[in-house]
Amino acid sequence: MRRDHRPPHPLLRTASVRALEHAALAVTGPGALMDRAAAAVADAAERLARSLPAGTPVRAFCGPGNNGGDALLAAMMLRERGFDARAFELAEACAGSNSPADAARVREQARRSGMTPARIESLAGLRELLDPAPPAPAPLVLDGLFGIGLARPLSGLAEAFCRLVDELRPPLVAVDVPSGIDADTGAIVGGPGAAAVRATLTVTMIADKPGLRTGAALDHVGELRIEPLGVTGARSDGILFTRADAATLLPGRPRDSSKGSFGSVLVIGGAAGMAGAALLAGRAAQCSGAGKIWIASPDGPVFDPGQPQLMTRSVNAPFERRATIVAGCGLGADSRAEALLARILDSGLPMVLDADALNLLALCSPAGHGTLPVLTPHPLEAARLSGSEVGEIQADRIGAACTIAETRRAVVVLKGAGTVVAHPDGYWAIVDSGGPALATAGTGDVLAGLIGGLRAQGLSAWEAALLGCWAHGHAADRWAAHCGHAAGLSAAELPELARGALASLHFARNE
Ligand SMILES: NC(=O)C1=CN([C@@H]2O[C@H](COP(=O)(O)OP(=O)(O)OC[C@H]3O[C@@H](n4cnc5c(N)ncnc54)[C@H](OP(=O)(O)O)[C@@H]3O)[C@@H](O)[C@H]2O)[C@H](O)CC1
Ligand SMILES: [K+]
Repeated sequence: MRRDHRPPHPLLRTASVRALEHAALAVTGPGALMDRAAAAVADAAERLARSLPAGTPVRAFCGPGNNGGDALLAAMMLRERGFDARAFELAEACAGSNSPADAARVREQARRSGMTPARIESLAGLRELLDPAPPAPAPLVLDGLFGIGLARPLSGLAEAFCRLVDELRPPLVAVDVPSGIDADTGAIVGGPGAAAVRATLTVTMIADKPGLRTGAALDHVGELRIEPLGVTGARSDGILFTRADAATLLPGRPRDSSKGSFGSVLVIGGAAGMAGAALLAGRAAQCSGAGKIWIASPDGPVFDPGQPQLMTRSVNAPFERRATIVAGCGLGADSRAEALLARILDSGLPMVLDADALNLLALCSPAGHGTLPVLTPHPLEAARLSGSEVGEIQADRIGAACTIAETRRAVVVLKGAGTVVAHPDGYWAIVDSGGPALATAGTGDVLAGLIGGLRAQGLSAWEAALLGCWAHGHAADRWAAHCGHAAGLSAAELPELARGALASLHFARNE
């Protein structure tokens, strides 16, 4: 996909990380990797401490495995560097003695201990691992409970620790993975109501991980720092699609060109009461750089006085044979819409299917449609397409997107925190842009139009999906950064913001 020599940003699942660890340990011998990991955590904690009051102590909380080992060693290093560093093992929490009575006792003791910053340390069952030191101000916390070995929801002391961290919100460095987060999926192990640590900063070892880049994890990872530990040869399971990747896909704009050089888009949607959805898609296709845009609504012409260049067309007219179709935005779900979708699927034209078209498609048996379509479901539409529930989609966003891509023979854009783009041949990417500013009506119509417009300019379905998602997300990120808040963006502003995001890539090409 990438059109320059630089390798893409790899994302490794835990199985791949373990394989790399195993190979590296055979060479470096026991302890070397942990030394490097601990030093990376200590360095990150020291950097973070510079922004905290002088004398801020460090408190490491250690689980039973190597994640705990990393944190303990880091605490010892920080003590050698002059910090008031202590380390605690949540022995009971990790030995499986997590009876509900234990957990209730712990919570009651924690509650009775009052609101002092040291309350975390007052958790009953903590066994101090290093020599005690005098009490000090609110601590900088190292989360060394669990990393890639997390196998079940946090409970007992570990859960109580998480809940306290959630209340007190201390500055916190998560070792490798915020405890409670699944490093492969980004979901909280045990589901949305289960416990997971919210970190200020996560220092992840050996390679970036998909479960740090999508889903619930995005509210838990904080700033992410990747520490390779000198381990090379990472064979990526997927990639993070970054600005540098997007810059390599930006369509060229030769001087000797005309509007016919940049393709045409036919937006099919905008039924009565939902005309705006089609207009948003049409405007976005325009802002992506497409040459000509038509809008065809089942309920007659939908004219956009604000953008008079968007042409209207009857849905009964034959499809323009070189058009890229963007269907579903406000299409409706009646028999006319069903008949239109059947004509669209039979056309074999490049297409982007969104919203109502996806819900109708979910009722059709999977079948190939000529050129690879792009489907742009949000989690509920994805659940319908795969006959599952939203909770199952969000519990494994990458797996869900890949399954739909394979069964529907399509490029699938699973929207949401950390948009996942999956190819039917099994490879996938997480888009490194986008945020809660996009959680408002109409932004999906804009995304469909952007992807359709880029497809019309000659990008493959995979490339158009990735670049469209990146521009869509980056536009919202720039808007939110400029406003200092992520609420209030309107979908009507988004096409021109996305045009700006694409234009900014022109400069990124030479970075
Ligand atoms: N191996 C290396 O040289 C390096 C490892 N790194 C760090 O190590 C961790 C991975 O360490 P690991 O020991 O494999 O796993 P964890 O420390 O994440 O988990 C420890 C054990 O905890 C048990 N477990 C799992 N879930 C729970 C839970 N909810 N409650 C209680 N206990 C739980 C589980 O054992 P069980 O037998 O009980 O299932 C885990 O094995 C990695 O994340 C890095 O931090 C270095 O960074 C790189 C070198
Ligand atoms: K951790």
